[in-house]
Amino acid sequence: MLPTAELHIHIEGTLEPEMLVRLAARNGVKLPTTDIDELRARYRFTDLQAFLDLYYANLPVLRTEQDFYDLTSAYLARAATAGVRRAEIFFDPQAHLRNGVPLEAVFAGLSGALDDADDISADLILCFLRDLGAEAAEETFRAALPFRDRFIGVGLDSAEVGNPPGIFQDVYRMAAAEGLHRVAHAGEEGGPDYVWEALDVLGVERVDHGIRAMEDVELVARLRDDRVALTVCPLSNVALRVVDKLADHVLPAMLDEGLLVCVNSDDPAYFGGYVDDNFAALRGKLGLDEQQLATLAWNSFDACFASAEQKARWQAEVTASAEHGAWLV
Ligand SMILES: Nc1ncnc2[nH]cnc12
Ligand SMILES: [Zn+2]
Repeated sequence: MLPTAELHIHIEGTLEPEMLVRLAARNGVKLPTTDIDELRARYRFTDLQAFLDLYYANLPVLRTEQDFYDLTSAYLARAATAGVRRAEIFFDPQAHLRNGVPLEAVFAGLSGALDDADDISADLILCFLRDLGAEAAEETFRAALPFRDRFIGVGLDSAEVGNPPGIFQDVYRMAAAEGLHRVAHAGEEGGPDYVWEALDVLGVERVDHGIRAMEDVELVARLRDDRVALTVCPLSNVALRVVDKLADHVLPAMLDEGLLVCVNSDDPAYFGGYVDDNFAALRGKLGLDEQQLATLAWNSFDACFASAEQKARWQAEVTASAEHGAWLV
């Protein structure tokens, strides 16, 4: 198994149908069906919005600190089997606040699970829901400041088109002043202009998805020259019909351009697989070779927010795995 970092993972997107049913029963939340196969059959999407509608509809089952703890522990256990050494985990506090869950419960459950995981290094990135606007993001950020030591950065997710990064300039400035890392979803469904804005207006250190950056040669040069990481999610892009099929994905072209790309699962419960499944599909369906797969794993550690010493240790592990031909990802 190739060691890797997972830098684009929404904890709410790890809600498997089995856990959905268990939490609904525990909290007395009514679901349209409790049949696992029927629930899984609904995990098919025409676009990002169709996915988001279901993703948000399922979240009311998360009510207590224990629920957030259980969800996160299950992800970390699964990720460990996928070779994940480091996870930088997104969460959507606004989605839980509007369901009546206090921030205390969200933070306590998430960070409790991280503290108890001894085989994975993990931290949290607080995401703003871009479709709720800039004022709501600022209000959320202020409300989260008492928990400042529980998260290492901010991100931007949810419905992309029509909600450009630039409108979040002020809250990103506030986050920078707090010494937080900054990332944002851009160039998933939105065009290269959204990626430019994320870089130039928000000052992001990493771009989440960013695949549509490939439509703009100047942008590609900028990303390469500044070594800006792009957290690409191949199975997500197919599931949300951002690309028709995996064989059409721009990931090999991104590697050829020398971009700092890595592989991630995004919302694995919904998109057909965890990070190891993404690696396996890249090998089996996209024909990536051993060198390319090792580069992707190595890049993931380059792009992560751990200490330089720790990153170097993981990268040495990737190199050693590569030398031993550990390609059964
Ligand atoms: N792939 C994705 N894009 C935007 N927002 C999201 N929230 C959860 N997954 C997302
Ligand atoms: Zn995402």
